[in-house]
Formats: sequence, structure tokens, C-alpha cells
Amino acid sequence: MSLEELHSIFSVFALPIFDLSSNILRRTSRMADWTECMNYGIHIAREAREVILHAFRIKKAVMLKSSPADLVTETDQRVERMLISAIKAKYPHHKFIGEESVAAGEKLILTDSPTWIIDPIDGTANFVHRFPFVAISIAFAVNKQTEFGIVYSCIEDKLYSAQRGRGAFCNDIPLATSGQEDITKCLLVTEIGAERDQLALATMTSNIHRLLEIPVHGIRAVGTAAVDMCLISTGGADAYYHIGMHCWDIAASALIVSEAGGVVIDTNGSEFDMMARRVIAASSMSVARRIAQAIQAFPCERDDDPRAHPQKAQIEHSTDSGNDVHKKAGGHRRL
Ligand SMILES: Nc1ncnc2c1ncn2[C@@H]1O[C@H](CO)[C@@H](O)[C@H]1OP(=O)(O)O
Ligand SMILES: [Mg+2]
Ligand SMILES: [Mg+2]
Repeated sequence: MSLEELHSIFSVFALPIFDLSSNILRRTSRMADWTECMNYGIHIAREAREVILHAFRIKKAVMLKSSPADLVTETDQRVERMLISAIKAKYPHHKFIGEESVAAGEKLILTDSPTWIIDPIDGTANFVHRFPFVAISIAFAVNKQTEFGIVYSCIEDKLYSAQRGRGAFCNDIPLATSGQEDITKCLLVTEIGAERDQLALATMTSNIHRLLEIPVHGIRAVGTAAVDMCLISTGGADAYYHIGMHCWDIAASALIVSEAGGVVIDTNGSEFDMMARRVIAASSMSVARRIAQAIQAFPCERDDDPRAHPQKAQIEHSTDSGNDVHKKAGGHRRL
């Protein structure tokens, strides 16, 4: 058979197959474009910010969750309900992992289905004290991969966002990390979390000690993991580490850091796992690895470990310095 004959046979059969596969490809890529969901997420985050701004200025009822430093207010719960019901109305088949729903006893399971991972107020202790860094964090994952992230720093009015493969932005201005490679020239950010047990406290303070000893330029804490991570994406700080936070604190901002050119890894140097409750976000891999070498983690139950699921909080009431404080009476384990 001549080459020409072979070619004519091939083109008769191959063309429809090629057409079919390119159609499938086109459809798949159209399916994988989550821009409409992201724009809707931004729209409802703007509405939620109004609720937070109003409540920020007034007296709040405060409740305790896993520890005397793990606070929740009615606004956290209200904003989460508001976000989830708005998303459900538009995308009835989507799934949710929300901080306050999990605290109320809902199971924390990340499946391959489109899932919104929500922290209605990141920085609740700041919110209670009117320390002006409070954020809404919304991540959206499909096949367990984060497709977009939104972090709205409400008081500053800074809206951070990133879509996978499309860069990171703050109020529509493109973001880039500092690119710093030298740990001794780094400004670091971390958080003293909600844990108050001896092992966690000793580990957190010795980590700070070891990093200051390197030495680094300084260590800061803003009070919201989501905003801390976004500061790495702006180049305003060079690296962030945190142990004990949850997936809703950092799922959105991890994508924002990566899309701004940064790296996100586990504190033990391995690949980032949003359920592991350990993170280093840095301007470069060399800085991230140097931090991983210096610090230690205290043990935390994974977010997706069924034993980590909290029982519903039991609350009793007392008062504290102008804010109404409800004290936890029952066992409510989240740490
Ligand atoms: N158990 C925990 N340990 C450490 N950080 C936690 C934590 N629980 C929540 N965080 C988050 O860490 C930062 C402050 O330490 C906040 O972003 C806070 O989120 P939250 O305000 O939504 O509770
Ligand atoms: Mg949070
Ligand atoms: Mg929160």
C-alpha cells in the first residue's frame, strides 16, 4: 500500500476521532473553568463583609470552643450560614467544609466533588478585641485540588484572590512574593495559636527562639492565618509558618501564595497537605527548607481524622471586660 493510500484511509477514520476528542477536550476545559463560581464567591464575600463591619463596632456575645483562647461569636456563625445558603441556592450540588458547621458537629470530609472550604471570620480573637485584622477565607476545591481562593481582609478592604494557573491579585493588582533566598534577610510571620498546653507552648516558644537565633530580621503575628499568608504573596513578609491551624484557615491563601510565585510546604519539609495542620509559606524553597530545618511541630490530630471531629459545644454564661463571655462547660475537643 502506498503512502498516499495509507494517508487517505487514516484521514477518513482519524478526522472524526480527532474531532470527537477535541470536542471532549473543549468541553472538559470549559467544565474546568471555575471563574463564574469565583466571581460569585467574591460577590457574596463582599456582602458578608458588610455584616462583619457592622458587628465589628458593637458589643459581642463571645463563646469558647476548644480552649480558653479559641473564641467564636454569633457573627462567625451568622456569616457562615449566610455564605453557605447563598452558595447552596446557586450551586445545589456543591459540598461544604465550614469552620462553624464542623464546630457544630458536621463531618469534615473532603471528597472529589466541588467543595467550598469556608472560614467566615479568620481572626475571631481580633474581631472580639477590635484589633483591625479580620478576614473571610473561601477556598474552592475540585478533585481535592484548590481551584480558587478568596481572602477578604475586611477592615483594610483588601480582597486577595487567585485562580489556579492564573496568578494572584489584591484588589485586582497582581501580586508577587519577595523572592528572598537568604533566611538571615527575612521578615517572618507566625501565630501563637489557640493551644495552651505545655507541649504546644514550649514548642511554639522554642521555634521562635531558634529562628531569632539564626538570626532573622524579625517575627510578626497579625492574628489571622489567612492574612498572614497573603502578606507573603505581597512580598511584605518573606515567610510564614504555623502549626495547629485548620484547613479553612489556609486553603485559600495557600493558593494565593503559590500563584504569587511562592512555595507552600509542610513544616516537616514534605509536600503541603491542607488537612495536616502544618504549613510553611515562603518566598523561595531555600527559605522554606531552612525554616523546616529549624522548627519542630507539636502533635495535632489531622483535620480529616474522624476522631478530631468536635462534639457540640456546651456553653454557660459569664461576663468579661465589656464583652459578654460565655464559658464552655462541656468537653469540646478540637486540638
Ligand atoms: N487550634 C488552633 N491553633 C492554631 N491556630 C488556630 C487554631 N484554631 C484557629 N486558628 C487560627 O490561627 C489564627 C490565630 O492564631 C487565626 O487564623 C485562627 O483562626 P480563627 O480566628 O478562625 O479561629
Ligand atoms: Mg480561622
Ligand atoms: Mg474563623
